[in-house]
Amino acid sequence: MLLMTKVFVAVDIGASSGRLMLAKLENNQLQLQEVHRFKNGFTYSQGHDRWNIDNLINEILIGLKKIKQAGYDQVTLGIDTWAVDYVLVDKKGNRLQDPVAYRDARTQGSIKKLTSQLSKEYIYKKTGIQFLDFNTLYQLYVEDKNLLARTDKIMMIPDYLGYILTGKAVTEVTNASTTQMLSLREGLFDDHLLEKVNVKSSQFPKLVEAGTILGQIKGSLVEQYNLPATEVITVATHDTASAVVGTPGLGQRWAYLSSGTWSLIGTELNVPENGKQAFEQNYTNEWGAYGTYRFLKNIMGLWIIQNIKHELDDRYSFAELAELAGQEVPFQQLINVNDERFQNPKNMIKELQAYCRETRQKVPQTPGELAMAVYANLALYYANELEVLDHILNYRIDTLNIVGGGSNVTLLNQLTATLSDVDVYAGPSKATAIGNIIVQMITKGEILNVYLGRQLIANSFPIKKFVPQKDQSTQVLKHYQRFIAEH
Ligand SMILES: Nc1ncnc2c1ncn2[C@@H]1O[C@H](COP(=O)(O)OP(=O)(O)OP(=O)(O)O)[C@@H](O)[C@H]1O
Ligand SMILES: C[C@H](O)[C@H](O)[C@@H](O)C(=O)CO
Ligand SMILES: [Mg+2]
Repeated sequence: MLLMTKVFVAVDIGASSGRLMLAKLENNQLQLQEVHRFKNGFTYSQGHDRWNIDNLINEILIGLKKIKQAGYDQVTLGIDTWAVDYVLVDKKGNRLQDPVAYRDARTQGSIKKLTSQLSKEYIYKKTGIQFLDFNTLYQLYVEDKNLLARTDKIMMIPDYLGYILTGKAVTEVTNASTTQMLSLREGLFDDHLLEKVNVKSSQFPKLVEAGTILGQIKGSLVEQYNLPATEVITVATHDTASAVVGTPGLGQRWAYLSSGTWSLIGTELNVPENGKQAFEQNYTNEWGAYGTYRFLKNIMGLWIIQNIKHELDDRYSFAELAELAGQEVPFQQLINVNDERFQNPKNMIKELQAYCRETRQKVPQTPGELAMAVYANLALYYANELEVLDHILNYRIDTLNIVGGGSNVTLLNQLTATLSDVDVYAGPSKATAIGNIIVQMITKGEILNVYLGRQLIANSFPIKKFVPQKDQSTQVLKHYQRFIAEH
């Protein structure tokens, strides 16, 4: 009897785009195929920036239908998305509103308000999670109280999508940790924090680890949309958690940089690091798959490039912008790319130019100058954070694995290697989807563990190495560190 090759489907939805990837294990290599891709983004409606969750559900169904049409009758599937955002569901299982996007202005100033009642030190000791004003904790703090009163369940975005497909509701821990309400010690939502935001722990579906089998897609959906028989597995549903699983982990003391809309730079720990230095540097201990912790820092990332591209009426592809940047001289201006003013400005190009004027620096004008300004300062920020990481962990990181769409930017990879003085391994760009697949394969017994999964990744996908170039950039880094300390 012909052994059926198991087919795995990753639904990976980031802030800027989503995709359904189909994977098979053949000749000890992971074969990956992008079956369906779609744009994602938020729009302003009913007083807030919101995600179009019905559109995401529809795109998933379209992608699954394509898989069935390609002849696959039986698959497993995992869903990962961005963090912190949630859907409010009433007792009948109906959505109370389209989810508010984390970049919405509603949480501005919320950290200050909430931490006047509960100290930052208390919250960080409890949760080990970075202070970002859009964390779920602050979103619930400012949430419509009438809506919360009608809420039976609060579901994180990927859990909600799994619920729509299967009718089963869970709260997967890697994403639950980004709420800044999960207690490191108890491994449960902290009642003291929930009380501050008028929420009860019973309003969250049960907590489950990555790799839990959720259930079959509802027969009614399979029939109505002509879908393959699909078993849904709750993977590491925070996309960054999946990206970390999908990182090849090359190098002795390696760190990762998940480079997409956000740049998430950090390392994988087996115990959380929520001490004084980590608190002062606002590092986070997001939960990872299989009992690990993602000790990392959020950096504004390629969100800035995405906005520049859009504001240039999408006349240039990302690759063309990177090429134009490569024709410019780096470090013409120093920019603290993590400045909150770049989180959701009305016009990113104008915001960048205003910043350079205010700091009396050369103002980037052309697409190449703008892109180089962003890439060069992202690389400087990464290099600075690697030094911070060395200091907190008290050991020297020797290798950086850059994954995600940003790993396609050769200029950025090379600048990062040189400024950080570490070897950079770039790729795979689809690490998030790959990590999603790896957890499914472990759950289904196709591979034993993440360590072997990472070996499979290293053997299956092109990974480029960048070594530090000896030049004068180390002085630039020192100058940059002084600059961002003052700005
Ligand atoms: N060929 C390329 N050349 C230059 N930049 C690229 C290229 N491909 C992707 N990128 C960069 O990668 C970014 C998208 O990365 P990625 O696909 O990992 O993000 P995403 O999954 O869509 O969103 P999120 O980061 O929220 O998960 C783009 O914004 C772009 O800046
Ligand atoms: C808001 C989160 O920090 C953000 O989603 C980031 O963690 C992420 O998931 C990037 O894709
Ligand atoms: Mg992504």
